Amino acid sequence: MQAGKATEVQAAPGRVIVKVPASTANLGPGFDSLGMALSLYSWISMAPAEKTRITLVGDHLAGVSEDKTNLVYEVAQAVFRKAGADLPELEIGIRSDIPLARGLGSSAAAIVGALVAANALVGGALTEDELFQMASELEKHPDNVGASLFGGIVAASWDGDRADYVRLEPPAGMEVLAAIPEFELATKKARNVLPEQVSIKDAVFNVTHSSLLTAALASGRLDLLGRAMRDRLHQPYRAALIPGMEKILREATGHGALGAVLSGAGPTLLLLAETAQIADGSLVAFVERVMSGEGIRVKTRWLQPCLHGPQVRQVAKSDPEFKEEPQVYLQSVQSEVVV
Ligand SMILES: Nc1ncnc2c1ncn2[C@@H]1O[C@H](COP(=O)(O)OP(=O)(O)OP(=O)(O)O)[C@@H](O)[C@H]1O
Ligand SMILES: N[C@@H](CCO)C(=O)O
Repeated sequence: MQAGKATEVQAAPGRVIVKVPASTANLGPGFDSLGMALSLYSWISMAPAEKTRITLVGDHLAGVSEDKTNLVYEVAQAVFRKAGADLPELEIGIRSDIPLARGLGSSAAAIVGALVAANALVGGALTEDELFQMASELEKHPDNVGASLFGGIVAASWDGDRADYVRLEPPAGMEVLAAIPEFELATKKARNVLPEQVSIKDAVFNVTHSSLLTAALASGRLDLLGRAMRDRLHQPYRAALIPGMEKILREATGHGALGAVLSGAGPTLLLLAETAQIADGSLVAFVERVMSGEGIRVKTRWLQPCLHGPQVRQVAKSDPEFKEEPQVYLQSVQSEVVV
């Protein structure tokens, strides 16, 4: 169907609620390529309306716009254009447990959630591949959107025209300690500190380590993560923006981590560990000690790889459970964060 063709697709009356996982990008050397979905979520509820209304629920959406410039609204309209549907007015509710601009893929989750919700409203007119192409084009990095869309671990590429991916099942027993600094770091700022060119030596270092890491993750070789997660393309340059990062990445394995990386564009740091480390407590104590020594307040959260992509619930208008207010759905959803 061509973009711009009017109202061939009818919206199903009722509301769609989509739960979408956060993501971590890069996993160290896989810059703009490797991503993993995490057990931290955003929820988007969407329904056709007479007049657009955007409701934000929770503490993590400060500053997000509540008019038609909202990312979720804009992405939904892109889906309708491509599907040949005409739904200019929407009732949108957004709740997010994913802090903004911390390297946990909040914008990718918003994009993926909006794509999937809007597509469900028009009866699944677009294929999963079309949604992935649109998501990669919008976010520009397929690692975050791929992980949020497919769950698990993705190895992805985007050449500016087409995105491709392979999904991997995360190794069993791998836990993720997220150390989330209180300050925000916009992806744009964290990309601006990267050099225009790198040496062939550093490029080879990353290609070899990224390949090793992908194979290690695919085959459950957790023993290799510490060495395979090293990176020379982005982390050394971004370290100046995140006090304490260099020491934590260098010393984490000495405190029981399998490996440690900057999450996406930062400032969150991720320490991968085996399940026994959760009860041990020394990894959390190490991270908190280093960050407080730098005067940085940090929240630590144990998360798991999330094995699934978006989960969609549709409530028809005729359903006795149907409610006009989106908050009703978003306030009752259960957070699955393991603190
Ligand atoms: N639910 C949402 N609704 C609308 N806009 C959102 C939503 N979530 C995120 N955004 C937009 O995305 C911006 C954050 O994007 P940015 O790429 O800087 O960080 P991130 O996606 O959290 O981290 P990273 O890409 O490094 O993992 C927010 O400041 C906001 O403008
Ligand atoms: N791969 C991207 C993720 C941020 O969206 C980066 O590190 O800049």
